[in-house]
Amino acid sequence: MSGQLSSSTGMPNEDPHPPGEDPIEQDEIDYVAPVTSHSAAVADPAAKPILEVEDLRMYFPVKSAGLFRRTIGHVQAVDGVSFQVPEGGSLGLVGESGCGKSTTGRMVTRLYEPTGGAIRFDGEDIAKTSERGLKPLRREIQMIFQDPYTSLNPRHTVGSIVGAPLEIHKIVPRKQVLARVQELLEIVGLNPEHYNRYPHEFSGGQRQRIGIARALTLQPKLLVADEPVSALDVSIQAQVVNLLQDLQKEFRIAFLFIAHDLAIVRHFCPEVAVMYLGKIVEIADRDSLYNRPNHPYSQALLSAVPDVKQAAIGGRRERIRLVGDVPSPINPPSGCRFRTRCPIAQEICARVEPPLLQVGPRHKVACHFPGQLGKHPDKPITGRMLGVDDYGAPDPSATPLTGLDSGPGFADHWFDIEAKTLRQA
Ligand SMILES: Nc1ncnc2c1ncn2[C@@H]1O[C@H](COP(=O)(O)OP(=O)(O)OP(=O)(O)O)[C@@H](O)[C@H]1O
Repeated sequence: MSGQLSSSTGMPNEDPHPPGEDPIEQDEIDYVAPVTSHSAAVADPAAKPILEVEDLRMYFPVKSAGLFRRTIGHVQAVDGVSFQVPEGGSLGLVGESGCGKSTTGRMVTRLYEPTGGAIRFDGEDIAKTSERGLKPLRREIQMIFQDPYTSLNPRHTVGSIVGAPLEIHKIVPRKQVLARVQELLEIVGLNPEHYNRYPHEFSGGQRQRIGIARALTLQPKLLVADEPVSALDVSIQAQVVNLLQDLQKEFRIAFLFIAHDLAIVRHFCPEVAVMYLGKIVEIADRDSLYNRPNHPYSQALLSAVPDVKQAAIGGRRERIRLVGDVPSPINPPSGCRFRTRCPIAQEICARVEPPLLQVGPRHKVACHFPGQLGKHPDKPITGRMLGVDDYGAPDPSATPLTGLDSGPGFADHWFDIEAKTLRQA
């Protein structure tokens, strides 16, 4: 690895640290080259998927109180999610708190064993792989956690935090561990001489860099970044995002980038999936999702971005206020899970679950009435393909189409909403 990990991805001007802390002095880390400006990441159309998730489900059991703790229900945290992450590319996963983003990330890293579905990594389904079988995989898929204050063991030095995976996986002879740790610290823009310091001696941004160095130790092919910058001061978020972008380019690491900040996701991810109550409601390339969202939930989410960030995602939008709370994932609404808060819901939405229908070359949406804001159709476009009438009742004259939920990835044909016909690429 040492031959390959000789990066110039250092970071300057480290972040302001939280009050009361005693982070390492500014000038001590200023030895690295300044960050260049970073343009938004672009997709490589030729890249094969390194990760393919299909119909992934995680149902957490809910137990009764008392001595005999029986299972009395399930939290349907993730319920039938499919997507792909290309080699060296990134997919963003967005949605409100509790929609199942972290659970999805934890299944992909196999911190959780999924209730059902497939997780194909480099072509191999790892959804049910045993703990023993997972060991080689742990090198390939790593996670960056949200909170740099709790994800690092305060009693261990940075050297042992970053070096531990090298020893556990016997990547380098023991004598070379320190040199490798220092190399990794340098790559993430920290002073390599600080390997013997403790996490509390660093600021929030610096700690997140330590977490990133630890994740890089085993040269992963895929990083699951779960809100990697949301705990950081706004002024340093961009620095850490730039660092991740540099690392991605230099080492061709793929990212599943989980965040609620739509502006950051837009910058980092050429493709984005929007989750609501355990399901993907819309998944699309950046341009389609941010400029032409078709699902009322995506439209509401995008409209709720604070003004200062609107410029980053395409200018000012009319704020759409959703009524009510997110329903419980223990007993989600019938049909479309978003219907209880949806401004355009009709009878069919309560009766029939909308398929995640492909409506563009790289655009899928799960709505009976998909369309740009203000242009939603009056009648459901999905009825006949699902074998039901406009109200969701079975319609013997309609022939249901099969294979509507097309699984991960995109097909070369799609349903053109305006022309109401299938179109070929
Ligand atoms: N270990 C668990 N046991 C039971 N329920 C869980 C568990 N972990 C998560 N949940 C529930 O699953 C649902 C999805 O949670 P998850 O943390 O994946 O959402 P999220 O979108 O990542 O939200 P956040 O951004 O707040 O972390 C929530 O209702 C949550 O309460």
